[in-house]
Parts: sequence; structure tokens; C-alpha cells
Amino acid sequence: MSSRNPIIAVTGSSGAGTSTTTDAFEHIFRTLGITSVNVEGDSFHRFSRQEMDLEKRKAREDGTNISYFGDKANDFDALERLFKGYSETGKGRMRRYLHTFDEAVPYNQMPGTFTPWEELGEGTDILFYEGLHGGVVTEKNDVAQYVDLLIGMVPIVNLEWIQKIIRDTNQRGHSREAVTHSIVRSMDDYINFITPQFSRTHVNFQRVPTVDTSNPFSAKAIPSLDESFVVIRFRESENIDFPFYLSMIDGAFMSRVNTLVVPGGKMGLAMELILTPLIKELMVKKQQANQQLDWMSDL
Ligand SMILES: Nc1ncnc2c1ncn2[C@@H]1O[C@H](COP(=O)(O)OP(=O)(O)OP(=O)(O)O)[C@@H](O)[C@H]1O
Ligand SMILES: O=C(CO)[C@H](O)[C@H](O)COP(=O)(O)O
Repeated sequence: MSSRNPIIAVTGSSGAGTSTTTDAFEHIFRTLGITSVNVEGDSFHRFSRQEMDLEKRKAREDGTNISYFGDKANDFDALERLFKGYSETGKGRMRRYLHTFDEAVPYNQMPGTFTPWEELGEGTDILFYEGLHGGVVTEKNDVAQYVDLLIGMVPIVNLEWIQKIIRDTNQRGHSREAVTHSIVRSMDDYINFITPQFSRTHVNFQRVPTVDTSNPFSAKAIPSLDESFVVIRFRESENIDFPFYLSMIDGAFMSRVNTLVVPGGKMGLAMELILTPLIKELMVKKQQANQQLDWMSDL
């Protein structure tokens, strides 16, 4: 963690809604006049789509497994290096993984490829990461230690699968069977690398549908926000102004001493009310750390 160069990470599985959540953060950054550098977790995959297909085939032949949730297919060293480097110097390197033709055409590349690495950070206030591994800890890597504000985006698993299946078939050109197969193939890594992160987060936003999602593999549409509630769990409940949230968010209630539940339609408002003071606090600490540094260099 670093007061001078804070890192915010939204972590969640594929299809959980981390990209969608970025809009809420960008809105808060704009309102507070914060310049952020946005890093997409998928850019730390080790392989292009074509290479990954080959790796999957090799793993099948060896009787092993590889998935985008695990350490074989992602470069946790590089992710940890970026977080460490940014927290120390406010700089680092990033690239993008291009999923669709719409994303790839401006770069004159094919979907499933990476853009070249580029330098980032100069003149930014905050690094904002959204992706699969913002809170990952393994025997070899500890990415979570550098994150100042870690947010979990975690729909209940049936909803997560529906979101993934519908997004991957409609927007990324995969067949329903291929997406289903990738969910099955990823299960071990899901349990070992993805879910443990949600016990390290400062706040989790868990969307729970109020419509039947019992067969996610046959779902035709994503339950809407109005067809869901959002369960918001805080790691520490001291200093959290629950009475304020309850008075501001129509239909909100507490289900546990550290857990607020809001109607799905109020998710954006809840995110703004909850995250704005946390982000402001990071900025105040940043300012204080910089003032201290200036003061020391004047001595
Ligand atoms: N709160 C929500 N209400 C309705 N649909 C949602 C919500 N959040 C996400 N979705 C839908 O779920 C799908 C997946 O969301 P998104 O692309 O943000 O996931 P992601 O976590 O960024 O996935 P990946 O890491 O694989 O890119 C999208 O089609 C998005 O529109
Ligand atoms: O969302 C994902 C992981 O977060 C994708 O499964 C991964 O990025 C590979 O993408 P594609 O299937 O478009 O090649």
C-alpha cells in the first residue's frame, strides 16, 4: 500500500461485471477531479487467444488443465511488478487484450491479441485496476498487499454464469457450448484463485437475482437490476455510516451488522455513496504524504 500513489482494484470473475462497474468509478473520479490510469486485468494473460487454444489442447493431451483464472495462463509476476512499481514511483507498463473486432480494429489488430506494452502513470493520481486478480495471493505472489482499496464484484454464481454466457456469445463470438465448457474447465482455478480474493476485499458487492436462475445454461437474458438486490458487505463496520446509507437509499436494509442490502436499481447510487468517501480519504492521505515529502526535501 502506498499513500503517495494509491491503487484501487475491482476484482471479480469473468462476467461478474467489473468492466461495467468501471463507469461508476470513472464518474466518481470525474466528480472529485481525479486523474486515473485504468488497467484491465485481461492484459496480464500470458497468451493470445490462438496461443491459449494451443495451451488448452496441450493440457488436455497431458491430462492437465489450464484456465484464465489460474497462474498458468496469467503473469502474476508482471501484475505484482506493476502494482509495486506504481505504488513506489507512480509509473509502470500496461497493454490491452483485444476481445472483439470493435476493440481490435482501431489498433489494426485481430481480436484475441495484445496491444504493445506502453509506459503509464506520468501525472496520474491513482491506478485503477479492474479484472480477475486484483486481490490475488499465491505462494509466489502477493498482489493484494499493494492495493489500497480492494472491491469485490461478485454476482451469485448462477447470475455470473448467465452474464458470462450471454456476453461471450453475443459480443465475443463464442458458442454456448464453448462457454459452458470453459466454465467447467475453469472450476478448480475458480476455487483456488478467484474466490479467496473476496475474503481480502474492503467491500463486496454481490448481486442476487429475485427471478429464477436455476438453469443458467438455458437463460436467454440477464436479469435486470430491478430484478435483483445487491448485498454489500464491509470488512470493517466501524466508521461506516450505515444510518446515512439507510436514510439515503430507498428500500435499503441491514441483514447483518456489517451488511447492507439495496434494491438492484439503487446499485449505482449505493456505489457512489459508499465509495466516494473512501476514495476521498485516499486522496487526502496522498496529499498529506506529498506535503510531508516536500517538507522533508526543504530541510
Ligand atoms: N449490474 C448489472 N446488471 C445487468 N447486467 C450486468 C450488470 N453487470 C454486468 N452486466 C452484464 O454482464 C456482462 C458481463 O459484464 P462485464 O463485461 O462488465 O464483466 P467483466 O467482469 O468485466 O468480465 P471480463 O473480466 O470477462 O471482461 C455484460 O454483458 C454486462 O452488460
Ligand atoms: O473474460 C475473460 C477472462 O476475464 C476471457 O475469457 C479471456 O480474457 C479470454 O478472452 P477471449 O475469450 O475473448 O479470447
